[in-house]
Amino acid sequence: MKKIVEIKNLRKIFCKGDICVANSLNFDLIKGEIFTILGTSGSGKTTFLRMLAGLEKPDFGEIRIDNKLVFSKDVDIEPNKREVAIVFQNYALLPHLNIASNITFGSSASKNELKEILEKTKLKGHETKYPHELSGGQQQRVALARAIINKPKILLLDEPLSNIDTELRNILRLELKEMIREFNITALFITHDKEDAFFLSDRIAIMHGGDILQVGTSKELYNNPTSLYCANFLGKISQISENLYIRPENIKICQNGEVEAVIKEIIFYGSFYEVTVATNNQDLLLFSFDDNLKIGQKVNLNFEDKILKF
Ligand SMILES: Nc1ncnc2c1ncn2[C@@H]1O[C@H](COP(=O)(O)OP(=O)(O)OP(=O)(O)O)[C@@H](O)[C@H]1O
Repeated sequence: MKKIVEIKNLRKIFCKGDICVANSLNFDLIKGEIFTILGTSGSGKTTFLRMLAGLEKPDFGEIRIDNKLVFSKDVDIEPNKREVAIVFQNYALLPHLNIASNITFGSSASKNELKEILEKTKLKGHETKYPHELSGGQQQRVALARAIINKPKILLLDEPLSNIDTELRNILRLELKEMIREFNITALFITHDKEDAFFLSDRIAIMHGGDILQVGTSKELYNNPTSLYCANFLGKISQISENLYIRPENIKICQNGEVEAVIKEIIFYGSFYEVTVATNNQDLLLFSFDDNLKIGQKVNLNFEDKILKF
C-alpha cells in the first residue's frame, strides 16, 4: 500500500489567544482511499486542509505528497505546485461562465481532456449551460470535474454536503462516492457529520481540539474506541460501572437475562424502538424491534461481551 500523503508532527498555533489548532498531527493517506477527518466545529479540520493545500503555513512539521517534501522548516511549495485540488462547500462555481469554462478555468487541459471529463461526469450536452441551469447533482459533478481535470494527486473535499437538505444529500453523497471510485483518486474529506463519514470513508480520523484522537475504519472506531470522547461521538453508550460502558445494541431483553430492570421510556424511530430501562444502579439505553413493550414493564437483560473500558 503506497502512502500518498505523509504528515509528520504538523503543528499550527494561532497567536491570538494561543489557540493550538493542529497539535503535532501524525498520519498518512494511502493511495486510492477516501480518508475523512471527522470533528465538531472548531476542532481544526479546515486549518489542516488548508495547510495540506498550501493555503495556511504550519508552524512546525513536515508534509510529503507522493514522496515529495512540500512543507518543512526549509521548504514551502506553492499551492498550485502541490498537485492537490479542492472542492469547496457550495462548489464555488463561477456564475457568469458556462460549464465548459467553469471546468477548464485556470487549467491548461486540452479539448480532448475536456471532452473526456464531460463524458465521465455525465455532463456531455450541458457544456454551454450556466451553473444556475443545472441541478444540485450536476453542479456537484461540475465542481468535481473542475477539481480533477488536472489529475491531482489528492482531491480535498471541504464539507461539500453541508447545507443541503436530506433527500438531495443522500443522492449526492452516493454520486460523490461513485465518482471518486470511478476516477480512482485519493480523497480527503472533512466533515462534522458522522453519517457522511461512515458512508463515504475507507478510514476516518477523529479530530478534537487540534488533536487526532484515533484513526481507523468506521467499524474499528465504533467497536473499539480508545477514548470516551470517541465512543460518545460515534454513537450512543450507557455507563454500566465506573469505567465500563456499553452500546445499546449490545444489551438484549431476554427472559433469562441476569440483570433485572424496568422500562422507563420508549421512543419509536420507525424501524426500531429506543428503550430506556432502569436497573438498580443506573439507566441504560437499548434498541428493540418488539412492538409490545410497555412503560413500567419489568424485563431481564443480557449484556453481550462487547463492553467498552476507559
Ligand atoms: N486565522 C485564524 N486566526 C485565529 N484563529 C483561527 C484562525 N483560523 C481558525 N482559527 C481558530 O482555530 C480553530 C479551528 O478552526 P477550523 O476552522 O480549523 O475548525 P473546523 O474544525 O474546520 O471548524 P468548522 O467545521 O466550524 O469550519 C477555531 O477555534 C478557530 O476560531
